[in-house]
Amino acid sequence: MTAPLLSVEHVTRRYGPRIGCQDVSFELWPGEVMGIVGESGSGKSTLLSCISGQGDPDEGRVVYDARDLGPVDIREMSEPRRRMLMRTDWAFVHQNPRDGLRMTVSAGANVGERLMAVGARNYANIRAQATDWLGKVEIDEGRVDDRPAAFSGGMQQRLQIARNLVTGPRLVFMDEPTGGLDVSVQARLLDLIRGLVRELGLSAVIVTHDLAVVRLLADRLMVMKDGRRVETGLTDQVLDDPQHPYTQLLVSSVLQA
Ligand SMILES: Nc1ncnc2c1ncn2[C@@H]1O[C@H](COP(=O)(O)OP(=O)(O)OP(=O)(O)O)[C@@H](O)[C@H]1O
Repeated sequence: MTAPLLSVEHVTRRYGPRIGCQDVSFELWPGEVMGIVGESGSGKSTLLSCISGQGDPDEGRVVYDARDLGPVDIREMSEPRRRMLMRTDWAFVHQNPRDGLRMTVSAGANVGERLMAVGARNYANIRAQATDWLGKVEIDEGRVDDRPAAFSGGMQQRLQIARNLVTGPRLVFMDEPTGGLDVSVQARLLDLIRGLVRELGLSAVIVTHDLAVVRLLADRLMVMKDGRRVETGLTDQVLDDPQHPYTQLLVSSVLQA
């Protein structure tokens, strides 16, 4: 029996008197995609930051099944080890590609510098791998020396994905990966993400307010309201037969839109 890749145990985060998220627990299994949905202010981003090691929970813990160490509380890791984990085994795709890219260096360098951060030194190999990854995310290889500022929003997002996946992570966190893009661009990006997740056998946690995104990408779904988990289950089950009144409202409001 394999262990969960990530165990989130009773995570609570407060901002002064305000609740960011409260007593949230779930397990993510290898190769599984978990979607977290809820309206604005329901605590999705707060939870994602706590479980991805970017923010510290006030209570609870997050245990990761590290390749070399086995299950380890991420807050008990040394800072250099945690940083290394975030550069190698983990990836984080931000809603705004500007938060995940270096806008002042070329597309090739954006991908290549992640490889250098994990020890790659051979320039020709780095460039070849970077170019290969541009192809995988459907960016013309002739654009390898262009800066991301010269790319469309959809291309920037695809470049951010290449930069994140080039080091072969096992676990990818995504915060509204298709937010702010045109509908047709979103559809293409979702297809690409779905293909990569399957091909690479990635585990992922995807935060979104868009139920179409989780319908397409997530195996399991967690619905949040006021910082708490109100419902969880297989995606199709939750969306087709929501049990909690809040989920019913969420699903019916999309159907009416
Ligand atoms: N830096 C902060 N300082 C104070 N309160 C915060 C901060 N960040 C979030 N909150 C509060 O925590 C709660 C959860 O917010 P959070 O941003 O996690 O929700 P969300 O579901 O991600 O919303 P959105 O979809 O709009 O990003 C909200 O009440 C919010 O006002």
